[in-house]
Amino acid sequence: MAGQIFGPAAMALESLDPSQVAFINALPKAELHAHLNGSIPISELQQMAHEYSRTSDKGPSDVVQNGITKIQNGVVLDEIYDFFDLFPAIYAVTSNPASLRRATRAVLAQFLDGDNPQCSYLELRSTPRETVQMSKFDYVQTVLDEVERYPKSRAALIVSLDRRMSVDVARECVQIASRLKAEGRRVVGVDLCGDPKAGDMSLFAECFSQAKQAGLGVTLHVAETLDNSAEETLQLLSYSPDRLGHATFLNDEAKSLVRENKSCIEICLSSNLFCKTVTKLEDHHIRYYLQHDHPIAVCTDDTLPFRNSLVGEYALLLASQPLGLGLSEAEVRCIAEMGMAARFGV
Ligand SMILES: CNc1ncnc2c1ncn2[C@@H]1O[C@H](COP(=O)(O)O)[C@@H](O)[C@H]1O
Repeated sequence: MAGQIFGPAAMALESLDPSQVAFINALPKAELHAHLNGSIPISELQQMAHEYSRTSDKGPSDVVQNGITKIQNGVVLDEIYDFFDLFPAIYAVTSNPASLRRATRAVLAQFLDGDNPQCSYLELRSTPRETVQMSKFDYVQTVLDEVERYPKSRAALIVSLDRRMSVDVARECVQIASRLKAEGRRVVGVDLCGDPKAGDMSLFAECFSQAKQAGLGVTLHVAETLDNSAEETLQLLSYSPDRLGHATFLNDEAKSLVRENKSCIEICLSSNLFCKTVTKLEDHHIRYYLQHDHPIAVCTDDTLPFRNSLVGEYALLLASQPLGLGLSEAEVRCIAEMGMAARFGV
């Protein structure tokens, strides 16, 4: 179901022979790090933008048109901070329950539908957003209604907290996640994401402890850039996260803590290359975790701007160097199993 892919993942996939592609397709794989609004298929987003321009009282919006054109032409980032400028255009077209439902349905289909689905299980994450037409609670319910069209063994939701949120808003998001979980809805965890430079992460401590008390899994984007201080990283690790997003720039102290706690690292190879937080595949921190037999989960992050797919990310593991990491099929199978073992939802 995934559309055409480009970039390093596409090159790695093209280099594989048909039996290797069949091997990846047949592996049970979990996608544990996919941001909803960063994973909308481009064809769906274009149609939604077209309808938005047609029906919006303000007429065609330059922000939307320019943003979608930029994504369509292939995003080139000078640095990770440019990445966050892509979202105002996407958010403009997913700002009411109907368009959010449509986007969510397309994202779920992209990962889970078809004869050769990208993954067996998807833990989709999204940040509750309040707009003129919906409250944060409506937002989460709308996404959940779509997630729950699939069986429990296939799809679940993680509620993201954005580093740019005030503590009050972050607390409200955790309350929404906890309440829905208590009502038996399929919210399985909370995430911390957003601009890596934003916010004071010492203020979020209570949010993660409340989430844990409610029985939710906790995953945190941590040390995604060199600008994330060692103090901040240690602070985030002190919240005892179950999983970590990226964990690209950990110092020795943080690495030994992470290894002690056995927190699974969500690895997003294409994303790190596009955002230039990793220069080349052979320098990627995945190697460190593989050498130390540490749990990892290979994930896509944002298939819309990065134009990748989960099968493409697995191709980066299997393809010979320099296009891939040159791992054996047994090693790739073991990575897929680690991803399945790190699911919050089962
Ligand atoms: C590249 N690595 C990343 N690092 C940090 N945050 C990221 C991210 N990729 C995506 N997001 C976060 O996810 C939001 C979009 O999905 P939702 O609106 O939540 O569905 C972005 O606004 C950003 O806050």
